[in-house]
Amino acid sequence: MILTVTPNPALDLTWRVDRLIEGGTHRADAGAARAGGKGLNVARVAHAEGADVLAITTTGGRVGQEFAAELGASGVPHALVPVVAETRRSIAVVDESLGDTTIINERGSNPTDPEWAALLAEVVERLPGTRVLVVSGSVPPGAPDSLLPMLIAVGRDAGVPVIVDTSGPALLRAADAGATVLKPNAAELVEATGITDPVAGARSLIARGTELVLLSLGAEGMLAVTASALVHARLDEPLAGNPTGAGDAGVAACAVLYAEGVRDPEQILRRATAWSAAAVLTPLAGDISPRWTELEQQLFLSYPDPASFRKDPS
Ligand SMILES: O=P(O)(O)OC[C@@]1(O)O[C@H](CO)[C@@H](O)[C@@H]1O
Repeated sequence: MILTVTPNPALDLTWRVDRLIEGGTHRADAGAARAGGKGLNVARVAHAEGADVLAITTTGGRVGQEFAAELGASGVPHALVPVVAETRRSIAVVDESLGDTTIINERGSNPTDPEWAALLAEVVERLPGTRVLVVSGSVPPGAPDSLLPMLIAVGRDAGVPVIVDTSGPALLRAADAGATVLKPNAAELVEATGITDPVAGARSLIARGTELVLLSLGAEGMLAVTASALVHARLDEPLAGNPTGAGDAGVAACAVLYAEGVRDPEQILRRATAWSAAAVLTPLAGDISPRWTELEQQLFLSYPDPASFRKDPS
């Protein structure tokens, strides 16, 4: 089973407008409301692709009720830890003409220490039978610094590989706590490590003990870095669509392959890049297009000399 933990879930609200104009008033068809947050998206994609998953997260307040109802209707197996703090919302506005998406993520409210302890206990209870633990997304402001390291430690102590997708100082904490796989994007990697060269930044995480860094590069695809391998995968032409959740689809691919015992970075990179690209073709985060198999065939793989890789990821 793949166990996903989302420390800061969100009710994802998505609207589509013809053209987003800063300061303008827009009319849109009814928006979509979906239980989201990165770990939820990972679970949705893996579940839709036939994997055995369980999504663990918190829910609170009226937004939390809507979140729980939508998640229940989705059919994705889940366990919800009730908290007093209101579940946050994340707003995505898709600009149809430019194919751009603007996102506003509410920061989220911090559950109490006993509520965090209940989340951790839920994870520990579900670890027997778990083949991969995924911890994905931000943590609410004020959350204990020890939260991510504790989640990683319980997984590692149970012999379960842990895939982490987070940002800011939590990324370095995750590496130090023994995360097996990290999946930052280029900006998150620079922000956390202070190193502008993406390969050197990824290698600094490997030096802290991480086995594999999957670095998402947006339209330029994805990079897999291990202590001995460096592989770059991309499509010839970037795809237009909604990139929200593309990274989560890549994490889902990695989790599914890790659960099957696959450790080959190239095989993982191929699937992760194809699922990320296939996510761009669907309107909502948490889905991938069935075209992923075709996209996987079209990927262009290269083995860059680290010294020749571009220095500025922006
Ligand atoms: O604030 P975070 O946790 O970094 O990101 C939250 C979020 O924007 O990420 C997902 C897309 O990756 C959305 O479903 C979700 O609401």
